This record gives sequence, C-alpha cells and structure tokens, in this order.
Amino acid sequence: MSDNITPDEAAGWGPRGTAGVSFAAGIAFDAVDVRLGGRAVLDKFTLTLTPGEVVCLLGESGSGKSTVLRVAAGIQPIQGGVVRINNEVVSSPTIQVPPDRRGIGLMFQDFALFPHLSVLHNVTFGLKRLGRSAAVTQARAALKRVGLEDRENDYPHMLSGGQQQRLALARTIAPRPGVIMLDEPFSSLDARLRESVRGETLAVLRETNATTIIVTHDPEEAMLLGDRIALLRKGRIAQIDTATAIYNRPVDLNAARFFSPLSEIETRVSDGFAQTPLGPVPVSGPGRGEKVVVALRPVGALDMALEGPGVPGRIIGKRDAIGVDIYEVKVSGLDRPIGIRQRSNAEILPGRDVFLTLNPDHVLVFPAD
Ligand SMILES: Nc1ncnc2c1ncn2[C@@H]1O[C@H](COP(=O)(O)OP(=O)(O)OP(=O)(O)O)[C@@H](O)[C@H]1O
Repeated sequence: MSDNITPDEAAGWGPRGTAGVSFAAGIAFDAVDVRLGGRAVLDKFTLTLTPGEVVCLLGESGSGKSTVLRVAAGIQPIQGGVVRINNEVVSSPTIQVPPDRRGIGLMFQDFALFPHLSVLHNVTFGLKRLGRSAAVTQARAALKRVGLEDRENDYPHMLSGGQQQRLALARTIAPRPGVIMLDEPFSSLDARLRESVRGETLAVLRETNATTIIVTHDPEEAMLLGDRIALLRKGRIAQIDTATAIYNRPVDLNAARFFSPLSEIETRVSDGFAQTPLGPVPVSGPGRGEKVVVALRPVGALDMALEGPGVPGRIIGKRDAIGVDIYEVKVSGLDRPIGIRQRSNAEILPGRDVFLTLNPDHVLVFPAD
C-alpha cells in the first residue's frame, strides 16, 4: 500500500449515477442475545432500521458493535431473540438463513480484498449468480462510481490505501444489496484522506439507497454520517437518536463523555439549583441535597472575557489548535482547571486574569454515580 496519498488522489471518485440502485430493506433486531465464552456479548439488543436509513453504531471497544454486524450478516448464531429483514425472520435460536440469501453487503475493517484477483475480479466474485457478462457490466459500473474504472486489471497491492477502500466499497455495492454494513470503514486511512473518503462514501451509499449500518468508535464520524446514532454499551443500546438530539441531551454522563471532553464539577442541589463556584445551574430532576455532576463542554458552556462581570479565573495553560485556542482556566473553589475552547486571542495568555460567565442552557447536569 502506498503511503504517499494526496487528498487529490482520494478525490478521484467517479461520476454520480453509476452506483446502481438497491431495493432498500428494513432490518430489525428484536431482543437479540449472543453469548460467547460464557459472556453476554449482546444482551436483548433491539434496533429497527427503516429502508434507506443510515445508522451509525457507536461504542467503546468490546461493546459488541462487530457482533451486531456478524449477526445481521448471518455469520454469528444467536441464542435469543429474532432478526428480521423485510419482516422475514433470518435469525433466531432455531433459524439461520445463510449469508448469501440475506441481501446484505458487508465491508470489513481491513477491506478483505482478494490479493490474487484483479480489481475487476474482486468485484465480479460476488456477482457469480448474474452470469459472466452481466457481472462484468455491473462490476464496471460500481468501479466507475468509485473512480477505479481504469484500474480493473491491476491487483489490490498496486492500489493506495484510499483506492483499496474504494475497491472494497465497489465490491460491497455491486450486488445491490438491500442492507449494507460497514465495519470501521475509514479506520485504516490517515487523517488527511479520511475526510474526503468519508464524504464520498456517504454519497455513494445515499445513491445506492441501501439501508446502512456503519460501525465506528469515532463520535465525530457518527455525527457526520448517520441519520441516527445508536450508542452501544455492554451489548445493549444505551441511547439512539439523531446526532443533534444525542449531543444536546445525552442520556447520562458516560454518553456525554463520549461526544466531547468535559469539565466535571461534583456538587449538590439546593433550591432547585446545582451550586457551583461558576454560578447556579437550574436542575429539574434531582432533589434537594442530592449529589450531581455539572458537566461543561469546552465550547458554549462558558464565555470568557478580559473584563468583568463574571467569576474571576486565571489562565494556567494554552494550546493552539489553528484559529482556536484551548485554555485551561483555574477557578477558586475548583480542584481541577476548566477547559475552554475559544477563538484565538493574542491577549489571553497564561498568567492572565479572566472573567467567566456561565450559559446555563449549554450546561449538562447528571445524577452523580
Ligand atoms: N469468539 C469469541 N469468544 C469469546 N468472546 C468473544 C468472541 N468474539 C468476541 N468476543 C467478545 O465479545 C465482545 C464484543 O466483541 P465485538 O468485536 O463485537 O466488540 P466491538 O464493539 O466491535 O469492539 P472493537 O471496537 O474493539 O472492534 C468483546 O468483549 C469480545 O472480547
């Protein structure tokens, strides 16, 4: 694999309209249990995707994301519950429809290309049912969509990382599956490439119209790609919603931590407010005297100014992040500094006194563990 990939090379995607349209399928997991090595890897896992929907499955390592894909693809038996594709049972403890009868396209993290087959043969391999000539026509259309039509006689090792990803995508979409599942599809690409490849991959998926599950552990990626995000924890869905809803109303502190760094203040509730050294924050759930965690995101929760009014603080650290700075601000009464991300200001330097104003609408409050 070549390491010298430029963003321009990654941008070599083919013309729209050549991806081939699928008949999108609905897929539903209903109380699915999977036990492996004596452990519950999926625990009453329940998720329904409507035809054409893109859902990102987000979760920590070991939360069961890949297992969900393996179950859907028919390569992982289940011990409880049922999986339906277009209302037809494909998995249950007593039924397992074989992978090639499910109309599912699965793209693996490492792309799993066949090294001894040409680019074209890598794609026609999954189209055997069509007959040679129809398979070649359909494979060429998919290769054209990903911009690899002039590489059909090359072998995978002759392609760059981004091109290998595109070949894997072409191979996945060519049979026009009703459901597509991508397991960490961008994790092997470097940061420069990832952005353009991500955008184009989503465009191809939208064009095919297939229902799609994308597994990722990158919250930013999930927010960019998914119509909805399903947050998986210990084999169960902890929260499922649109990116905006899940970002604004994370179900608990752990979910909030997943989406951005937080400054956390442990405190107690009195008179309907969580009292903090930065000011009171209204709370609706927890009652008087209860312990809560007030969580501040680096953007939006606090305004920082060089003049009062506001709660005094002192800059003790600053990191430059191109156009924005990340400040660490020490505030009297707090053990740990607060992290604030703000547009660069040459006057705000370590040692400088500042004034902080809380925006209670942008502050999250959760019951303490
Ligand atoms: N064959 C197996 N036997 C026993 N345990 C297994 C087996 N396969 C997976 N597991 C366990 O099941 C859990 C879920 O695995 P899975 O690969 O679905 O997680 P994941 O969320 O995709 O993780 P990652 O992000 O690291 O890929 C893990 O704790 C894993 O160790």
